[in-house]
Amino acid sequence: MSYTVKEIFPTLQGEGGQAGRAAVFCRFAGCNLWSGREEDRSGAACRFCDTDFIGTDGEGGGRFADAASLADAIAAAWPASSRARAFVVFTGGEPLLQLDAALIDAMHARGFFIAVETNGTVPAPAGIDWVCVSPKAGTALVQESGQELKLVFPQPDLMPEQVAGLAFSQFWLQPMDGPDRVANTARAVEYCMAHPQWRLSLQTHKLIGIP
Ligand SMILES: C[S@@+](CC[C@H](N)C(=O)[O-])C[C@H]1O[C@@H](n2cnc3c(N)ncnc32)[C@H](O)[C@@H]1O
Ligand SMILES: Nc1nc2[nH]cc(C(=O)O)c2c(=O)[nH]1
Ligand code: SF4
Ligand SMILES: [Mg+2]
Repeated sequence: MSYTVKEIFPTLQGEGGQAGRAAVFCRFAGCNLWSGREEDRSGAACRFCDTDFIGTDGEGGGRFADAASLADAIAAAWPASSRARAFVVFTGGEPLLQLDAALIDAMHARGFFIAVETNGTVPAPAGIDWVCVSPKAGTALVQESGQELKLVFPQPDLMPEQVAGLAFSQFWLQPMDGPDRVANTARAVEYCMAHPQWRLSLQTHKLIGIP
């Protein structure tokens, strides 16, 4: 199948349990919870998104005809001279609308450890090494297991207690960015201190001004 990609870029993973690790990000275009257009935001299922995922006009973006051509483009963006610890993060938009077995196999064949950032409304295909699910209030969660659950906080209709029993190895609270970021961060700190199952995930790339 073909893939529609907004951008491909090297950076450090900024969030969650792999924060600080060198990575290539592959951001797929499109999401099932928001069109990405500002005029649709207030009526969308997910209203706090911090990301432009429309189109293919970003760094390294485009349409890729098959898994091998996309995997080659991702591998070419890996910043180190060796493929040791090579790491790709598939995100979006919603990456599980496009990430499939052929692309997973093609990245593994090129020596990559594969992570995905998903909203959890689409089941993850087998073979992903690190599944990060970030559930959204009011949506049907179908991917209920993985390596990390990263809840953007606060979402009044999705409290941490509602997802604390799911089958994840790590539980992270990530303060919602936007006009209330400072207050949201204080609340997240307070929640983590009172509920030690949860750890604080800061969006460290934003703090230091890298993509
Ligand atoms: C842009 S999303 C793309 C992946 C997928 N659609 C998802 O929602 O998990 C990447 C990550 O950013 C988080 N995120 C989006 N908007 C945010 C915001 N305003 N503040 C904090 N985290 C946010 C998401 O919850 C997710 O963990
Ligand atoms: N550095 C960096 N880390 C990230 N972790 C998750 C991101 C995302 O947008 O999915 C992201 C991102 O956009 N940049
Ligand atoms: S599900 Fe993810 S990509 Fe889609 S609108 Fe929400 S945060 Fe953005
Ligand atoms: Mg981001």
